[in-house]
Amino acid sequence: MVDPVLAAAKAAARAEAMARRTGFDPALGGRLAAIVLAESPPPQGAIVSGFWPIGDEIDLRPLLIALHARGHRLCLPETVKRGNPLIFRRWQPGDRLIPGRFGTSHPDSETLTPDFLLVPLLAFDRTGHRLGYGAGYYDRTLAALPHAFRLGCAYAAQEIPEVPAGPNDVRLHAIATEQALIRAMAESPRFG
Ligand SMILES: Nc1nc2c(c(=O)[nH]1)N(C=O)[C@@H](CNc1ccc(C(=O)N[C@@H](CCC(=O)O)C(=O)O)cc1)CN2
Ligand SMILES: Nc1ncnc2c1ncn2[C@@H]1O[C@H](COP(=O)(O)OP(=O)(O)OP(=O)(O)O)[C@@H](O)[C@H]1O
Repeated sequence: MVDPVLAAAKAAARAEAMARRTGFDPALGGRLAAIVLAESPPPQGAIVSGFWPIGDEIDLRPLLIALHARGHRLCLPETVKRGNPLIFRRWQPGDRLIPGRFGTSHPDSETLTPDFLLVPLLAFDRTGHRLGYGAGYYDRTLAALPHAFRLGCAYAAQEIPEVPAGPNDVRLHAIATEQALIRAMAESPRFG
């Protein structure tokens, strides 16, 4: 069921967030990596999903390289047909990517199920609500992985006072930026 009032509020917030998310320094991904490793590192052995930056997203590659060096298995999402949860394919630094839908890139390898997800977003708020591109991919994916840890990754400037949210929106446990780790949910999985 689509609530037209909520959909319109999200569309407006999305347009504003897209306009604001330009001109940041992608190198701030190094700061984000240091903050995640210090304040919310994935537990040993966790399978971690990342994302390959598109548009003006913060660059997670410094974090992915560090997690690989710590022995984590890593994976990246493949953008499947609209209406379905994402699938994740194993990746390690240096692996080749192939082009996918909407300008995304993904590995061409075995699938893995992550238990710690680094989640892209256009805007977030302090309660852990996030706004994505509007296809619902991450909401569907996170709903299917209720025991996984959900860490939003973004520039600090992507915070807004209140993301319009409805019943399908899955809250993030925490958000990492180049400035701080923001803990959004008290009741988190055993790690984080
Ligand atoms: N890096 C990254 N990978 C990701 C996501 C993401 O947000 N970031 N996704 C999160 O769900 C999924 C891809 N979802 C997407 C859904 C819609 C559009 C989209 O409509 N893009 C517009 C252009 C937007 C722009 O100008 O930046 C288009 O192609 O017309 C893009 C990605 C999986 N992989
Ligand atoms: N778990 C779900 N089951 C069914 N439909 C869903 C689910 N989650 C989201 N949707 C639908 O997907 C559409 C897009 O949702 P929404 O606007 O919240 O996307 P988003 O969070 O911005 O995008 P994304 O999650 O891809 O980053 C809406 O029509 C929504 O009702």
